[in-house]
Amino acid sequence: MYIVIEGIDTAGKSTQLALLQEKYKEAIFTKEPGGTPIGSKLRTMALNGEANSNIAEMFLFLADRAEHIEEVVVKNKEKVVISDRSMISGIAYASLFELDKMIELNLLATNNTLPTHAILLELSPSELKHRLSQKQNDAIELRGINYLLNIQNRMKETIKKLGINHKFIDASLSIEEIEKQIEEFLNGK
Ligand SMILES: Nc1ncnc2c1ncn2[C@@H]1O[C@H](COP(=O)(O)OP(=O)(O)O)[C@@H](O)[C@H]1O
Ligand SMILES: Cc1cn([C@H]2C[C@H](O)[C@@H](COP(=O)(O)OP(=O)(O)O)O2)c(=O)[nH]c1=O
Repeated sequence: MYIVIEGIDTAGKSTQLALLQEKYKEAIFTKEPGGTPIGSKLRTMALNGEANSNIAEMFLFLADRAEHIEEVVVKNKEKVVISDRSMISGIAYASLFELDKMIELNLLATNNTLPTHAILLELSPSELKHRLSQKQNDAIELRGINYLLNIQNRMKETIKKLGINHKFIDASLSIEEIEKQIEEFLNGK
């Protein structure tokens, strides 16, 4: 099983991953960007905005993803792998580029490896506004609410276009209710 937790910044991914970690003791928990040794260097470069070129920045994320899929996801395909983000974020956040073009590049980077289960925590505009006001924002989050809502739409479109087995969950539900819905989805209910 290759399970991915998706959602824009502040959707509640880390909160749910911490709960999953308590329940899935045998699973491998990983993340993008930064799930491998090379990936953690690429993550620093990408998130600090070290590349001047937008295209170079997009390729940093793709390089991270290619290494991560090969070294973590495929090498552990007999196990349960649970990842904080995936190609779904990769395609969606690269919003300067056409969706279909990003799908093609990401399928190349992942050698066509798709998540078996994608959970998308979906925020309403008002809840996103509230959550962003509660924290110190990094460079990507500072791009604003409309920017992030557009990314969220691209995430949904990507999941549907790729036909990935998925569950969209309202991120403003209680932490316990979201946890329950994730559990049901993973148990095939
Ligand atoms: N279901 C929820 N309802 C209300 N607040 C939540 C919920 N889940 C998480 N939060 C809060 O929202 C903020 C962002 O959550 P976090 O798990 O860090 O999101 P992400 O990892 O997606 O950026 C945190 O302050 C967290 O405590
Ligand atoms: C995976 C991926 C993430 N991102 C963005 C989303 C996030 O804003 C940021 C890092 O993700 P994340 O590790 O979730 O950030 P944090 O630790 O602050 O919660 O990178 C891209 O722009 N492209 C990508 O391919």
